[in-house]
Amino acid sequence: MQRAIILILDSLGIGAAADAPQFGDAGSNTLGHIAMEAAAGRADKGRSGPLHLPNLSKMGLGHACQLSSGYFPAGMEQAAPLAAYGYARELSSGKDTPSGHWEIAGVPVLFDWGYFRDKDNSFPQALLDDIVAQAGLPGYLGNCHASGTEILDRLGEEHMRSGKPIFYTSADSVFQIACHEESFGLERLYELCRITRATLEPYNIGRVIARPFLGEGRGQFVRTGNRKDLALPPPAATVLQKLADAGGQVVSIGKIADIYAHVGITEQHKATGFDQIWDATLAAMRDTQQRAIIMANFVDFDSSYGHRRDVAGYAAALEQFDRRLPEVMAALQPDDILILSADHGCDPTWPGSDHTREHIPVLCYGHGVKSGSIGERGSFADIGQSVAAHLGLPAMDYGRSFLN
Ligand SMILES: O=P(O)(O)O[C@H]1O[C@H](CO)[C@@H](O)[C@H]1O
Ligand SMILES: [Mn+2]
Ligand SMILES: [Mn+2]
Repeated sequence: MQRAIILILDSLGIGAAADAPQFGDAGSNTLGHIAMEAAAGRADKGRSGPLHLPNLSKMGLGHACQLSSGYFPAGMEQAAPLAAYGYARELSSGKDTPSGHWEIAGVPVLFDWGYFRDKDNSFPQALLDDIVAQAGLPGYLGNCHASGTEILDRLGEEHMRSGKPIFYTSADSVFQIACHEESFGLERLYELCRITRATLEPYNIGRVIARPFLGEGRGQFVRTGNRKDLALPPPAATVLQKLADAGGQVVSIGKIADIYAHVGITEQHKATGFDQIWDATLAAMRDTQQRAIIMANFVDFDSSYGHRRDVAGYAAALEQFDRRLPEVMAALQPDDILILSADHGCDPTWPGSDHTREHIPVLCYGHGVKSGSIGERGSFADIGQSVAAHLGLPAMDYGRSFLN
């Protein structure tokens, strides 16, 4: 009974990709720069000192970063890796979450997404008018590029007074809508997102994201765990879909189901925050006793720390992740493989608040997996191809397996 357990550390890039200059990201390195800041004593809030990741180090994370960027992350342990380790380049045109995840599952995004590139007045007037009319809104706020937390401080109170939703976007192919869960209503926000998703049909936008929040006023607003991503479906069958079609089990933990537009998912476990995601992953490993993919996304690395440019927060979150990793390793059965990876970078030392175009780590551990370097992988799809091979599925169209 083969199983693949895939843990995505959302945004943990390990060095700028060759095409990073086209994205304004030459020199970015999410892990490398966090380690550098920590080793220099500049990430001491809520934690202190060099980045302490003994378990991820044993998986080869530091070595993978060195292969990718040419330098070993400062201050990290130099343990001999027990896993197969390397890094992968992205074929997909974008540095966004769905592109990264779909490519990991064997389906790179080779077309260009639509983007709202203007920093202000970002959305076309006809589109805005259409959404306002269909949803019966008193208007809208925002209509710009923004960091999702800063815009709440700027417009949250006006939103509560006026009942106008906050529309914003980023360098990603997204239309994001922030509304207060109580004054506007959560279900009303979801309905507005469904209307927006349908209205965006001609624009080829990857995701509409509901960004509900709570709080009384400026400085007190907090986003809740009720975020919902309405993604387009992947353009071809992913390895998840292939396994589901073959009668296997595909278990989504956290955001995974939304990212794949619920296509190829046979079971979904909602989980918010690191501990819930770990608990749900371990429960799924206990309960799933057939050919399966169990896939979890640890979104907080990205949404709570990467986009917020919070180096110490990101470092603390990595250390927290590292502390629970042995639980999953201990729960592995002889035919299981464990894959640790990421979907893009989000270097918290980088200007702005967007993702960074980086290589991702590819770490694969299991009783039957040979440890050592698997070098540079030409596509994130090497993960999907390897998972297909491990599960005895027909070969995917993209990617080269790193399992022999
Ligand atoms: O700043 P927040 O709202 O976290 O938004 C970020 O999250 C979105 C989805 O990953 C990105 O497009 C970026 O805008
Ligand atoms: Mn992501
Ligand atoms: Mn993000």
